[in-house]
Amino acid sequence: MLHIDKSELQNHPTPFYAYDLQLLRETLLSAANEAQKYGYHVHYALKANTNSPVLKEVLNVGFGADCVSGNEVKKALESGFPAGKVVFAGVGKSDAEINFGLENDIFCFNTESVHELEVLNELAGQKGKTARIALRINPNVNAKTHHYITTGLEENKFGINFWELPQLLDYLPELENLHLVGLHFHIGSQITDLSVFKALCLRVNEIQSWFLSRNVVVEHLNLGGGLGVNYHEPDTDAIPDFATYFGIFKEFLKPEPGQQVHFELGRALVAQCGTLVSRVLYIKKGIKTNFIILDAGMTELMRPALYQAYHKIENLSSQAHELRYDVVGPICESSDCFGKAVMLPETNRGDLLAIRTAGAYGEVMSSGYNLREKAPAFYFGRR
Ligand SMILES: Cc1ncc(COP(=O)(O)O)c(C=O)c1O
Ligand SMILES: N[C@@H](CCCC[NH3+])C(=O)O
Repeated sequence: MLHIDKSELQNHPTPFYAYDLQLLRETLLSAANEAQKYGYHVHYALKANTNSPVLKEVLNVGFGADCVSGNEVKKALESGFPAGKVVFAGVGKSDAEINFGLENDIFCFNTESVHELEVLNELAGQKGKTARIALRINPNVNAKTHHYITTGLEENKFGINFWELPQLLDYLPELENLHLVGLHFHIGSQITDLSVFKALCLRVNEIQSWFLSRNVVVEHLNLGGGLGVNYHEPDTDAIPDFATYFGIFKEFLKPEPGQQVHFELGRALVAQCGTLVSRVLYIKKGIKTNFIILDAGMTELMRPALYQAYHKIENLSSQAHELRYDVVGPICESSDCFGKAVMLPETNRGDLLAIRTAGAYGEVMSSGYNLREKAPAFYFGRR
């Protein structure tokens, strides 16, 4: 449940992001408790939301940080995440970003290609360091999610394909500045069909057996993130079912004795605590539909335009009878639309609208297109 009182939202200039830190804490605690039952380690995927008050709450439950750029590594370290709990993934790490990770002795580089391994080896050698690496392996498991956010199929750019591994294992000893510590998998995001995670476990068990048959035992398995959230029912389903999620891994994943199991959750931890709040500028009557024109647009929340993603929209100011509207933003793009044929109470200029479940991949993906100013963030439920 969102713990923000509607009246608290009235006095801020719109559009803005509202974060419910109380809900965030409850979500993080639930995830931490369920992971702890099996001794699992969670790294928070910073890409979902990098706001300092959010990171502070994540730190409080002891999670590590999963980063995909040098600046995310920097932000994680500056925010207080210990270097020993920072992992760095990404298909295109620049030399400067790799060097920054090396200088700070981060826990692990999740590497995505043979070429990257060669560059990392060379850069580590120049510094007289040994880089700890995990191989991100593409398990070819279908995440059954939007094709733009599927990452674990052979056609995707992510990870090293299984068929490349025999040659890679023969070659790895030559890359003497690398120390293989983990196997990494991440098959996609907003996964709501949890049987997908069972399929992932079974595939990882097979891949691990292959490594064992070649006498390679790594310190950890990293199963990535991807747990989805309920965009349709943000209040009744405010905290994802972490018990079932981690339970699947407990039941089906077969780690070796002493082998750690890591996760990289982003969306599931922060999506429901964020709301984009916007004011109605105009009501425009169309031939077939009425438009609500908001002062927020795809520049503040890109997900509907980019993935045709659904976000629940609520009118916080009106309880009148319901009408059908297309809810759009002010940006000069036809895709700047938050929802088509949405039933909302009769809406007027000045009404406040809430676009829910915007805590993950919302503010971080905002842009300055049309020279828009960045929408501010306000935090509720601070301790
Ligand atoms: C490698 C990696 N790890 C973790 C995540 C976090 O995913 P999610 O926010 O779906 O939990 C992503 C994003 O999809 C990713 O690419
Ligand atoms: N940005 C995406 C998810 C991509 C996750 C990162 N690999 C979203 O808004 O749903």
